[in-house]
Amino acid sequence: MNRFSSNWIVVEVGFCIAAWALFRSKWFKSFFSKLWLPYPPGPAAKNWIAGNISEIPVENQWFLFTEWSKIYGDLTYFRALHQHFIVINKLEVAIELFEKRSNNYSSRPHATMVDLMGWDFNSGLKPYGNIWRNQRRLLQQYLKPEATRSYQTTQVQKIHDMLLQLLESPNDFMNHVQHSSGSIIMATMYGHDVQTKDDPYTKIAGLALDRLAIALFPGAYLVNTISALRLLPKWLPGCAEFNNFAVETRTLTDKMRNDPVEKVQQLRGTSGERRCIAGNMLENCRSDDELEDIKCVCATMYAGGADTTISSVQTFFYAMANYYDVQSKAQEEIDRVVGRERLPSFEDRPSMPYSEAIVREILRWRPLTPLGVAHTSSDEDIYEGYYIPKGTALMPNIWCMTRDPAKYDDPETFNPSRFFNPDGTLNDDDLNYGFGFGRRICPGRHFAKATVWLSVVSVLATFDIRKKKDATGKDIPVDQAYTQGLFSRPMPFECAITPRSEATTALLRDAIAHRD
Ligand code: HEM
Repeated sequence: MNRFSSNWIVVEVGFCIAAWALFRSKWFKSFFSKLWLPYPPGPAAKNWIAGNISEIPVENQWFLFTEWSKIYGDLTYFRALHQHFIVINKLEVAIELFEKRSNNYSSRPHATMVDLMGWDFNSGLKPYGNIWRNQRRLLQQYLKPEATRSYQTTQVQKIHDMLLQLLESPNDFMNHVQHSSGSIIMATMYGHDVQTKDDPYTKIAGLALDRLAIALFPGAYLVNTISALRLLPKWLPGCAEFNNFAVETRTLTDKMRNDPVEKVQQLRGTSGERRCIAGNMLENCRSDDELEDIKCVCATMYAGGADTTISSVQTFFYAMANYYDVQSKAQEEIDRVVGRERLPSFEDRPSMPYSEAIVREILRWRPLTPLGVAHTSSDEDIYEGYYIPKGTALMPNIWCMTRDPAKYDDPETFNPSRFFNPDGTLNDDDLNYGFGFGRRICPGRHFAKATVWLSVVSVLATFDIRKKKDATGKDIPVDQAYTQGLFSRPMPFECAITPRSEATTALLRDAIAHRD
């Protein structure tokens, strides 16, 4: 072999190694994937710049996405301007991406209005990273199953208060439920006793939450899509409106975060001090940074817990007014396990599978977040031969999953019996996916389920829920509308709520009179 050919061999080998390295490199895979792999199936973009914007309705998007799932399958891709969206229609796919590949799918889409309004304190809206991780750790510490047991006394008391209010003004049940669930979370978080609808803390938090829902509504503010708009002078047409809205909201979010914790600090060591999560956190607080984290985490828990359980308990009233057979079956279980000599307590829960199944069915039948809360991909990815770009917003179509014909026969009927095995035990479908997925799964789920369960059994132990009757004695149908947006909540509706017996009413009054 001469020198010339041996040089060539070196060059060829070097070339092959370089080509192999290039082929294996992230850059090449990314370049190749972008060039050759398709996005998941979805409707063709109507407009080259706007993408599919014109096809996405502002209301009930989950209905359209569920229809699309019949055409496009488990994943549906669409685009709005430069933002890629993927709707996940199948539970197994959501588990694969959000849980098995959670390193990549645990971030949140960024909305500029969230920062401008001061809502960026909320751990639930933070991108995946160390700040979120630290706050999440704190959240979980206080919301894990063992910890939630210590909040049971508050749950029992506030739910008994609700029963008393139902007794006094049954027609106002929507407000009583709202008051009860809101005051459970306020008392648990800050030891604060909510007395009236005009309570300053709940009022401010309610206003701040309403404004968040408005600002996050798709298409509500262009600055969420084109972030650079926030840099334009405020006097320019269109800029004043979103800037003013943001500044006014920031006053509310600052108060929501600071005021209740400052009150807990003031009351420490006085006779007004109450046991609460904020108080426990403050005991271990060593610096201003930690204090700031505590304020953020407490307000995040309040924001996450205030409106959510309310909606599920209101759905329960709606379901009971339509399904008397379910109601009687649950009351039979209550009478058998609890009897008529006392009110239900958390100790009864393991012996009451039917009421547990009612809670699951509430979460399935009318999911609170029909499109979950979107996660974003931190990096590009390939799934089943489809290309998923970095920064894609992925929405779990919980509405579609709760109507999967392979799992749920006759899905529009409220039927808790679907959660039982043939041998009479509860099946494995605990509807946890109604609380989201992976590292972002709702940390308040144990607390929320406990509140909903106790509300269900306490109300059914003491009251019958029926349709109202018209002047001719005929049932007035209860056909319920739900709100739009991230949270789908029942709109006000009517039903007749009457005490089951004088004995249960007396039990209730007695329980309230003799509480510790
Ligand atoms: C029936 C009641 C509730 C339902 C259906 C519900 C549902 C959800 C869902 C779907 C998510 C998004 C999960 C994801 O991104 O995959 C979530 C997140 C969250 N929930 Fe809940 N939730 C409820 C009650 C509560 C309660 C009572 C609390 C607090 C005490 C709470 C605190 C939170 C927080 C802090 C997050 C953000 C988690 C994060 O991004 O790391 N939730 N919830």
